[in-house]
Amino acid sequence: MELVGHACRTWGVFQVMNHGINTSVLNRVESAGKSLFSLPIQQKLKAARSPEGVSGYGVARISPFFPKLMWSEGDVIEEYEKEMKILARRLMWLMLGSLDISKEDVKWAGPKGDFKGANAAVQLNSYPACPEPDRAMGLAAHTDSTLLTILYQNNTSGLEVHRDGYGWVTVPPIPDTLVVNIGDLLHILSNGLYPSVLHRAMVNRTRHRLSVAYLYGPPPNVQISPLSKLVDLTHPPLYRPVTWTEYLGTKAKYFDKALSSVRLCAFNRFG
Ligand SMILES: O=C(O)CCC(=O)C(=O)O
Ligand SMILES: [Fe+2]
Repeated sequence: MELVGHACRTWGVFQVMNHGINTSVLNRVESAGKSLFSLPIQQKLKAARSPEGVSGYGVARISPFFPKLMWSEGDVIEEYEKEMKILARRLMWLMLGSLDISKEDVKWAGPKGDFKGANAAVQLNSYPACPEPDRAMGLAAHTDSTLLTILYQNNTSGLEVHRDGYGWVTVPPIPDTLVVNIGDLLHILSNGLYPSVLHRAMVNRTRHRLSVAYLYGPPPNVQISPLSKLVDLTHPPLYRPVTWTEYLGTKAKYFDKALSSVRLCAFNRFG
């Protein structure tokens, strides 16, 4: 737990092994993703996402939130979602536990602490090989509008996280290992103790890269604000309460200024 806390405070990202997700589920999701993306374009366009739509085939959105399955691709995605949900809950308590937060401190987690109304979405990202990777963008730098994101990347590197003083750092793919990153809402909940890590995906010169992001968030209309246990006179709340729904709207409008737009500035008169 200490190591998780340290990783959350410093990098806002860590990799998790022995996570309990069956290798065969990971492999099958990867091949389901591959076969979907390798369908002829005409076929994929039949499932095109409308401009206002929430699911379907399309270019990546920076602040994705799909309340439904992205593809009706059958069992493996459903199975993946089910397993990820269990892992996400465990990770939440591990991360919150390292801040000394327990079930009683998070009312919306429910009496059993199972985050019953939590919302999540699976997003498949496809990055075709690019002969001139420096001239192309995979996924532009962003933070996730989630509590946390669990990312499976096939064995092709591309994910980079940013940390002041270090610059962009590659998160190497390790077999059977998942990347966990803090999203903006956990950043708010932790009153800024856990940074939502800025990250991006680069394209690969010779290899097709695929990643599967499990985007985990709270019930859409619950007010998320710094946990009262982390707030006192010397640590005033840094953010105002915001629902996930509201935050996604803010993110769509202000993108990288979203987090600062919900920041309280009473103690930042010169900022
Ligand atoms: O493909 C990756 O490694 C990153 C994906 C990502 O950041 C996202 O889906 O939010
Ligand atoms: Fe992301």
